Formats: sequence, structure tokens, C-alpha cells
Amino acid sequence: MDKLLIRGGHALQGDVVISGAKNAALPELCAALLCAEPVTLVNVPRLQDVSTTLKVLRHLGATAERSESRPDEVRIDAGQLNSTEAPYELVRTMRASILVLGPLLARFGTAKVSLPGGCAIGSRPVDQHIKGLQAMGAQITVEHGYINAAAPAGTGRLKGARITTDMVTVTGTENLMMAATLAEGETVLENAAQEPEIPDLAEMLIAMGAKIEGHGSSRIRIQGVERLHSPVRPHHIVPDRIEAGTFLCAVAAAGGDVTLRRVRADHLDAVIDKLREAGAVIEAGDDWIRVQASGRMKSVHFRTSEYPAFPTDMQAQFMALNCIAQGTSRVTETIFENRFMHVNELVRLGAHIAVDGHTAIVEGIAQLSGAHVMATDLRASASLVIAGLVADGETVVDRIYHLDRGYDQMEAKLRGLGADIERIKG
Ligand SMILES: CC(=O)N[C@H]1[C@@H](OP(=O)(O)OP(=O)(O)OC[C@H]2O[C@@H](n3ccc(=O)[nH]c3=O)[C@H](O)[C@@H]2O)O[C@H](CO)[C@@H](O)[C@@H]1O
Ligand SMILES: C=C(OP(=O)(O)O)C(=O)O
Repeated sequence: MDKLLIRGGHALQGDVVISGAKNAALPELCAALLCAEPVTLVNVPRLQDVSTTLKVLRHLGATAERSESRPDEVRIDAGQLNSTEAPYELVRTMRASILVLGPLLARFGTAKVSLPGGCAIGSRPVDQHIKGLQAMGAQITVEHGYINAAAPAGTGRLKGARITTDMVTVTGTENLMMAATLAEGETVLENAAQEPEIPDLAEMLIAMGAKIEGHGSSRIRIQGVERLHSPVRPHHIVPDRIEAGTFLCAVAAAGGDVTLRRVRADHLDAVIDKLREAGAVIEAGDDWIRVQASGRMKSVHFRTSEYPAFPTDMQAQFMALNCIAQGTSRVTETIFENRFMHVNELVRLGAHIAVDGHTAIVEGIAQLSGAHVMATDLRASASLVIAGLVADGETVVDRIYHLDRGYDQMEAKLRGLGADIERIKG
């Protein structure tokens, strides 16, 4: 199992290019299943979840390859599939594999998808995906760990429906939006998620011939069509706002002057506001963000919530910053019931944190001290890397397969900014 060895205490300087968003790439790769013509995506990040999704697509019988001349380009051809089953062995490491359910069911009238594996951050049920597809006429049973779904007999086509999910769900909205593109008639998704990855997916589907309105708001209307086609041009994946936010927090913690390139500042308003409140100096243009930080930041309270509020996927990284800031902060997690797994590991680095239900009280201290710590999930890993960048001495972050699931060459990018960080193969 690979580890990261970090020697803290180096300020970060220079430029870093932000990759395409994991959370847009995953549904968009699955969206290629909706049509019989090839689909090309560009700005595809190089990370484990993308490789896993490509494996799932190949298992179904699609061709799904990265371009040899352009590594950020992936071409998928789902013209001929030989299976509509996504097995547990492929699905267990990645919850987002549930995103093949809507497209397979909508195009082929049948799908068998393993329930995604358990995850450290919460129980993460998929009942809303199932409820929405049932409202569209699907017959669904869940047995032996699999979701078995069939479109209504007769037409073999899902029917448009008005669907109000019990809570705002990102992949739920994506699955139902994809399914609705090929359903008979109109679907209205109420209480839809508004995260930037959803309008990005909608724009891709529209370029494939789908009829969608209202994406980016809480009510999305989809008029089903009989078939979709290749997008008119390769779809360019939106920049990864969480990767960008992670680098912003790293600079605010370690100090320095860094410009992020190929990024959308307007997708990070809540995080940028909090970083400014903490004392970082941030300027932004159309596709860049510059962050400057020196000395200790001030602790800031924050509470995670659905977009456009502060993202749960940035909670752990910002908490690492609060650990070494001046003052005491309250960090409240409202999306996942168990997303404080990084707390114990940050405490191993000397942080003063007490958890009370959904709130962590973080008392900032002047200096963390390097130690051997364990990554427990994707963003927890990123928070430990940030802590390692500022801790004195050496920090070893173990089990970084979690980090590799969702970050594109994080340690190489940090090294490019002057961090002393290396991967130990093992
Ligand atoms: C691949 C991807 O895009 N992952 C993101 C997506 O995950 P994901 O789409 O899995 O997260 P959801 O938005 O669905 O989850 C929000 C909340 O709703 C609950 N819920 C969700 C669906 C359902 O059927 N039943 C149910 O109870 C979840 O347990 C959670 O408490 O959004 C999360 C919230 O922004 C992010 O942290 C993840 O990075
Ligand atoms: C929780 C995350 O991802 P996933 O939904 O793929 O587990 C994340 O990106 O922080």
C-alpha cells in the first residue's frame, strides 16, 4: 500500500493547473451508455474512480479508452453492449457506479446493479434513486445485494413523471435526469441538486439531443426523446472545484502565493468567502484564482450544506486549516452522519478537536507535530496532507489509495509548488 512522506514547513509558490471534476466525469462517462454513437470527453482527470468507471463500462461491453496522444481525452462507444449488469466486484469500491442504473434502464429497459459498497462517511442509501425510477414506471426489486430494474412491459420505455426527492441528492438527481432523457413524455425533478456538476452533465446531454431546462435550479424539466446521438463536439468537463478548494486551503495553511489555473472561482464562492474571513488574500479572474497567505490565519466557523453553501467535500480540508489558526471554531457537518473520521488522525498530529454530535469544536494551536497517520476516506486524506505540510518534522500518510481515488497527481502538483512530499511505494 502506497504512503506519502511529507516534511512540513515549506511555503507554496507558483502555478498549478486544476483537473476536470471527478464528480462530473463519473456521471458523464456513464451518460455515454445512453446512446449508440461514440461519445468523447475531454479534461477527464487521471484518477482511480475514472479507471474504475471505465472498467465498469468495458464490462458492459462498451469500448472505453483514453487517447494515447491526449491523456485527458476518453472515447466511449456503447453501440453494442453484451450485458446490463454491474457486478459487486467492480462496484464495491465506488459509490458513483450506481450512475449506470438510470442510463441502462432507460436505453435497454433492464439493469442489474450491485448496491454500492459501504463507505466511511455514512450509510449512503440509494432509496431516492429507486423511488424516482419507480415513479417512472420501473419495476424494481432489491435482493442478494443487487438492484434489479425493468422498464414497464409493453413499450419497454420509462414514463415521464413528477418526482420530488425527500432530500437533495446529487447522484440521485443525475441518475433520474439521465433516465428521463429517453423516457416517454415529460419528467419534472423537484428538489433537484444544484451542484455545478449537474448543469455540466445537463449541457452534455443537451449536446447529445436531450431536451432539458432548469438545470442549475431546484426544478429540472426533461422532455424525453427517442434516442440521443454523439455530442456535437467533445464535451469539456467542468474544473474540479473540490480539488481547487483543497489547494486554496493548503496555501492558506502553509503560507505562500499560488495561482490556480483552469478553474472556476464562481463555483467556490462559499469556500473563498470563508478563506477571506480567515485572512487569506484572494483575487480571481475568468479561469484563475490567486491566493496569498502569510502568518497564522484566524479560525472561522462553518456549516456544510447543499450547493451553493459550503460543500461537505471541503469540510475536512478546511478543518485542517482551523487546527492551526488563531482562536476556536465550530465546524458543523449536515450532509453525512459520519464525516469526522479525520478528527482522530488530526489529533494524532497534535490538533485540539472535540466532537459533539454533528459539530466539531476546533481549538487552534500554533504548531502541529508530524506523526504516522491513516487516511480513512478521500477528503480525510486531503486534510491529513494539508496538516502534514504545516506540521514540524515528518508526517507519513498511510492508505492513500483513498486519495488516489479522487485526486489527479496531488503529490506531483504539490511538489511543483515547493512542498517536500514523496510517495513511498509499498
Ligand atoms: C460522485 C459524487 O458526485 N459524489 C458526491 C455526491 O454524493 P452522493 O450523490 O452520493 O450524495 P447525495 O447528495 O446523494 O447525499 C446527500 C444525503 O442524502 C442521503 N441520501 C441520498 C440518496 C438517497 O437515495 N438517499 C439518501 O438518504 C445521503 O445519505 C446523504 O446524507 O454528493 C455528495 C454531497 O454533496 C458529495 O459529498 C459527493 O462527493
Ligand atoms: C465523497 C466523495 O465522493 P464519492 O461520492 O465518490 O464517495 C467525495 O468526492 O468527497
